[in-house]
Amino acid sequence: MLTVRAPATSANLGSGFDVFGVALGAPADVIRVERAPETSISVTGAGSQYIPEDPKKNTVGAVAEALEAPAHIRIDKGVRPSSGLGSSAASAAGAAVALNELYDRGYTREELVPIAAEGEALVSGEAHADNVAPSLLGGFTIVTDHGVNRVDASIPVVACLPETTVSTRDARGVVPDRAHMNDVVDTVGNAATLSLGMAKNDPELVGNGMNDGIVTPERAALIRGYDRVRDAALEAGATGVTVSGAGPGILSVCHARDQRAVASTMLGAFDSIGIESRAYQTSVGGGATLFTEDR
Ligand SMILES: Nc1ncnc2c1ncn2[C@@H]1O[C@H](COP(=O)(O)OP(=O)(O)O)[C@@H](O)[C@H]1O
Ligand SMILES: N[C@@H](CCOP(=O)(O)O)C(=O)O
Repeated sequence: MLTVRAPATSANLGSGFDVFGVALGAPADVIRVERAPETSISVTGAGSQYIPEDPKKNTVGAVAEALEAPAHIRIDKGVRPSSGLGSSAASAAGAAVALNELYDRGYTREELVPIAAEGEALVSGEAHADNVAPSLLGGFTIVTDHGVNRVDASIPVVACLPETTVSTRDARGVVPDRAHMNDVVDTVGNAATLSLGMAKNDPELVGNGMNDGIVTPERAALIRGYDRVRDAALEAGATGVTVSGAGPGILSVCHARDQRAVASTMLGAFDSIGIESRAYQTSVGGGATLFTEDR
């Protein structure tokens, strides 16, 4: 049996829609695989009651098919589905690493990105790779038609997850078809600033570069309490706040000294409108880890 821990991720970071992503130190899915004549899946853990065990409907089934690697796959969910924290992607990335090893397929982590993205196509309608890339590779990732670039970073973040859900498929439906040139220019400038901030490990530059006036306002409107939570986090010292992935998770970037205050103020803001939430005080972290081998 092989076991892989695959981290949650936060995609977009505001200015990098479908391009930027970061691996989070926590939470994570744990995937265990054993060779089998046909693929079967069992799911336990956070939100497992909402996740299909049918290989044709689960992201790990799509990965097993793409790798021609049938297995019994056990998923222990640390990342709740429909969270905006790359839940479906964490499972797909973990399965890709585990099955690649189990069947000695020999793919590099970079080569596993499009394979794991097949799982995303199954659940969100498009093979966007901005969650699977950081879950596989760790750090800050930039996914374009030219492939994946990455840099290590250890920026402190707070990922605040309300009890509500937003499906990525639905949230892709509100992405505008067109944008004003002014907004495009602002967003390009912000994306460049954010990338530089990641390379320099600078939470001010990263936070300043998260603003986006094109996709984020449409997504934020789907999250009850978004403006209140964002304003509270900024007041508590966050350098930038945005929708995590497709939401409803909200991501704040901050200095380590402000992390505790940012987390408690975000929880308090959701609580003030009667929404329970939980906050992960973590930082940009490493990619999927293969930590047990017993074949
Ligand atoms: N292994 C999996 N882990 C989580 N969700 C999965 C998995 N396989 C299929 N799904 C389905 O994918 C959807 C969640 O994915 P998505 O909306 O992208 O959420 P998230 O933002 O958390 O990734 C749910 O409908 C869920 O049932
Ligand atoms: N770029 C995608 C990212 C979706 O992330 P998720 O964590 O909500 O699955 C999008 O914004 O649609």
